[in-house]
Amino acid sequence: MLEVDGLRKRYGDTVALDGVSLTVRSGEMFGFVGANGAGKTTTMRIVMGVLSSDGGEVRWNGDRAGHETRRRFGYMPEERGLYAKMRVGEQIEYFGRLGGMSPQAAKRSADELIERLSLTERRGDDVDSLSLGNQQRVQLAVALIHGPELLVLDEPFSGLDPIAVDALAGVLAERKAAGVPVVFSSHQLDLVERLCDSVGIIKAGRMIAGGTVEELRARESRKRLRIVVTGALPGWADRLPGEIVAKTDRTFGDGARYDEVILTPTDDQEALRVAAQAGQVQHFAWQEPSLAEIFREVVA
Ligand SMILES: Nc1ncnc2c1ncn2[C@@H]1O[C@H](COP(=O)(O)OP(=O)(O)OP(=O)(O)O)[C@@H](O)[C@H]1O
Repeated sequence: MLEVDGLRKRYGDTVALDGVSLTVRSGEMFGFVGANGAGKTTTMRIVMGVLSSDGGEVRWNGDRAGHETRRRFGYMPEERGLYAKMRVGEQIEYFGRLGGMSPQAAKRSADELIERLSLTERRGDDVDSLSLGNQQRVQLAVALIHGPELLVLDEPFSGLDPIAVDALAGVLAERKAAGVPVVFSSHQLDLVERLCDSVGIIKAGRMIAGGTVEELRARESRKRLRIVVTGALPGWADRLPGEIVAKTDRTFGDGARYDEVILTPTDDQEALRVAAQAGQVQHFAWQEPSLAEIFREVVA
């Protein structure tokens, strides 16, 4: 289990982290989200020991994490950090050796990852001749080669095509199923929602919300109604009680109208009466907010 407890970090006058805490258990995938500059990379660097904190602690299975412990972690840094002129296969094996593997074990593990990440045809190429997406696959292989006990990945999905996203998601799900805690940062909130067991939202160096997506949804104060009405006269929606979050209307060739409204109602029964008086109600149901909507609400 990874425990990050009250991390503090300043860069000169900038307070980057102001008491960041989070916990990721065995077999849990944790999505770390926040606006640009919120403190995700700084937190991950401190977890990995590539940056020191000004306060707080990183614990692994209850003990303060030191250098030896961190050698058993796998890391995909934001700045990537591959050797541009080294061949793909050699590079992955090399990092396996750095992680303490024998040459044979490193080769075996590299073969498996190269196959798994569809890099077979690129094995003999220099890294700097690869597309960015393929370099990212190599970087992931480097993070995984030594069978890490914890995975910390800084925006691993950025810039990947949908097939590569699925391949990466599959590899992470496997590691998670094997009991490895996985932490990754991302701005792709649909992916975080799809993949993560728990989510932490950071804003200006503080964790402002956390839990499962379901728990975050339950905290969301303003419930939304999706209402679809056909055949209503223009302007009917102005009579709905509450705030209109989104509105679409269409008028077809024969003059028939279609209106869709997302409403945070002050009185749902009154909203139903207004809709029914206005036209034919085709849809009237509570709508679950997406993680992206929760995020906007929480960081606002
Ligand atoms: N080396 C540095 N020197 C000075 N300030 C820094 C340095 N690295 C980060 N910061 C500042 O610390 C804060 C947190 O930055 P950090 O990179 O951790 O955010 P982030 O959440 O990873 O952002 P992004 O989503 O843009 O990657 C920001 O205000 C940033 O400008």
